[in-house]
Amino acid sequence: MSGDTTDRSTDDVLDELFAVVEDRKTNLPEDSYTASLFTHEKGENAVLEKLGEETTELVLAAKDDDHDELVHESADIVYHLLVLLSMKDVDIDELRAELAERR
Ligand SMILES: N=c1c2ncn([C@@H]3O[C@H](COP(=O)(O)OP(=O)(O)OP(=O)(O)O)[C@@H](O)[C@H]3O)c2ncn1[C@@H]1O[C@H](COP(=O)(O)O)[C@@H](O)[C@H]1O
Repeated sequence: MSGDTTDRSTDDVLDELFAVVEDRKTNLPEDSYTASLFTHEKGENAVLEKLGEETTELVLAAKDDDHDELVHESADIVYHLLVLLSMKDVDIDELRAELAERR
């Protein structure tokens, strides 16, 4: 890890990102890519297509054993997944609870 992420847990980062996504959904700033996904003419298909593309890129990165690309594509997927969850009114705590139940 590097930079200012060293003193923040992964959980904090995800919570903060989800809070930003929820804020963009409510306030829809014009210059925000996240907001543009909520208002896209394709509706939820815009984020679903993005998740499909990113997943293909993730698979290719894994097949190529490209460590850095794998991390990059994973982050893209997590971000777009959080947008999808917000779009469908699923709270990140529901995801957390689902994962915790599997332990
Ligand atoms: N985590 C992200 C994030 N990940 C990806 N993206 C955007 O998603 C878009 C598509 O991503 P891609 O990786 O597919 O980019 P691409 O240009 O198609 O290129 P490829 O890598 O696919 O070849 C790009 O415009 C990225 O900037 C993101 N946009 C925003 N965030 C977070 O959302 C917050 C709010 O940002 P705004 O959307 O600007 O309000 C930011 O502070 C970030 O924390």
